[in-house]
Amino acid sequence: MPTSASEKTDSKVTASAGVRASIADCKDLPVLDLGPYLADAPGALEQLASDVKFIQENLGFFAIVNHGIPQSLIDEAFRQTEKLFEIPMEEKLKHRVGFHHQGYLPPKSSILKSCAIMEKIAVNTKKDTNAAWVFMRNRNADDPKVLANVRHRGLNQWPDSLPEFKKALDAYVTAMEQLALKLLPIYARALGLPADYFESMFKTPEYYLRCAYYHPEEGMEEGQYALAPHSDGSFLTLLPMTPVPGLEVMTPSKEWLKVSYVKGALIVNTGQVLNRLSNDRFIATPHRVVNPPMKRYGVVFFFYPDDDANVGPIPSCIGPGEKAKYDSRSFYDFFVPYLDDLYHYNDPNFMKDVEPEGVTSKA
Ligand SMILES: O=C(O)CCC(=O)C(=O)O
Ligand SMILES: [Fe+2]
Repeated sequence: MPTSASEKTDSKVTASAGVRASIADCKDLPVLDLGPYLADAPGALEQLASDVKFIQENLGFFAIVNHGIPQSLIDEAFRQTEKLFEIPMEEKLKHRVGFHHQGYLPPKSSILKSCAIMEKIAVNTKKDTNAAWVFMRNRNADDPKVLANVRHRGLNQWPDSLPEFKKALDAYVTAMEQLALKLLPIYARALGLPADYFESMFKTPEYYLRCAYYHPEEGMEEGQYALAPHSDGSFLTLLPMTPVPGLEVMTPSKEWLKVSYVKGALIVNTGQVLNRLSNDRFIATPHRVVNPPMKRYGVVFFFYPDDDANVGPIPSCIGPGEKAKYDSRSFYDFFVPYLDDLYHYNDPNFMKDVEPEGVTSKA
């Protein structure tokens, strides 16, 4: 992997014609081939960096192929996720999220209601229909953050009756983390930084795995979604494609692009961490999941920096005459309020209204 800090930071390579055409059309996500880069081919890093820069400044979403994650690992993660939601509700509710956002989230038990991006998108007013089971980076019982009961840094809750689940998903997140680390030089170069710029921020990176189940809901109401419009909080998100439609991405002209399936591809998108670091140069694109025509599953990997990494704008990303649009703060101090802005299950008034439906629902 070429990560030399001495590499020139003022790349003259321009975005490829295919990427430009795809962004101009906005009918499908641009598809980037990672093969040459992962094989260390000369020039591959600079070309990808130019393509990613162009995409991130416009659409903020793309697909990657030849990414090196074995399809068997992805298939198994989907298979186990399907089984996860077949577990009886009684057992799932024993593992419900609470103080830590680590565990089961019943359907209609919350609503992704992001005040931060509300003005940019249609306001959602109804409870999201998806169910999810969420995991943070695995920690041991003697981890100082576990011992100190640091919020969202507790022990993951694993389904007791599905022992193969942990094994499969551990292998999956390990592979995803390795791939995400390999993508960092591309983002650094895309921002005109030395290729190794992000290394010091990702020594023990955090991640968040969201295993999701979107059931086809019969009584869908106006303003209701399987997953309401939101932008991710991540540095970047990796999402294996599923043939079942539902994901829609907001285009620069504020239309919803329906993502079509590319076999074996992973979707990559920017979240708010990279949006902050780049002082808004790289957009954290709103997206949503609409009611699917059949059962739909997601195994979503959100990649974050170290808890203590500064997620304020990088000085060289603040253009001449511009101001920093975000404050300097640690990733952790960004993350906790980000989740509280999105999830409202700790709000007793909100839960009073949704509890009966959430508990009796079929998911
Ligand atoms: O399931 C999907 O296709 C998208 C999921 C998503 O946007 C998320 O989990 O943040
Ligand atoms: Fe998302």
